[in-house]
Amino acid sequence: MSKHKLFLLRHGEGAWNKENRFCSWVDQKLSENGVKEAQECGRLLKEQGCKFDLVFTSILSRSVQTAWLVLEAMGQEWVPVAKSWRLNERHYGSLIGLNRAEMALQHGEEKVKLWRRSFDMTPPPIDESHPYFLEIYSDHRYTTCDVPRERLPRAESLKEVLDRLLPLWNGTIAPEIRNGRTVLISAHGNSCRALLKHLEDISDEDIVNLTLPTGIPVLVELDENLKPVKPRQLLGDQARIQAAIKKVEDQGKAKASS
Ligand SMILES: O=C(O)[C@@H](COP(=O)(O)O)OP(=O)(O)O
Repeated sequence: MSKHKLFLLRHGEGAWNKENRFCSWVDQKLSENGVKEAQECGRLLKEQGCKFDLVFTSILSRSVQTAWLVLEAMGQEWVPVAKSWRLNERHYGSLIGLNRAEMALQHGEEKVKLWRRSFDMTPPPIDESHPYFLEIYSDHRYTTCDVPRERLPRAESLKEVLDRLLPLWNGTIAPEIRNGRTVLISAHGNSCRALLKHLEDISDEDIVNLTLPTGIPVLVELDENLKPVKPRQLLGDQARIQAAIKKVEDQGKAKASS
């Protein structure tokens, strides 16, 4: 029987989602459309009668901004929001800033799909010569993490995302849920995929087929052991959701930029 409701959310569309560039640890704000998506998500959750006790976000603006907009649209601005780098998007290493469609043209669509969706492939690491290295690693936010800056990742597979996310899940989020709190996690495509893999025990092969669209809340109903009691539900208009998933998948199709 369902005992707990957990809501996962990939933030609304960010500026680089729109430009089809790997954004990852670069701190981009929501696009105009992303703001609308987050507000719409809040309205939908309000209509469904959701009441949150606690919200978790990454330390990237697009996930924080999404949480604010959702809570505002729900009239639940007072709900405490906790932030952790452990919910950050997967670190895409040297791919950060590159255009997916151009990468597919250069390296092939299969390779790009492996980089984006496989469980254990780590992209090439970022180094000091990368145009976004300094912007990321000199950012004050990364002095506030529970690991020293030199030990923060330089690239991550989905497996490595799960490894850094689990201490937060096991040590902080899961105990809150067990205590009866209704939690919203406003995070990223791959940090949400990693958590879903863990909760639903999705195999390394099957996780390749899970893609999450922006701004669509995912409801996971859990039993007292935090095991899902039914398939996850992506809330909202199902035809629109399927079209949005396809759009994210198609970002990895080969195309020269115009
Ligand atoms: O880093 C990015 O650009 C996307 C994910 O990219 P894909 O894994 O879909 O290529 O993350 P998000 O928009 O959820 O923060």
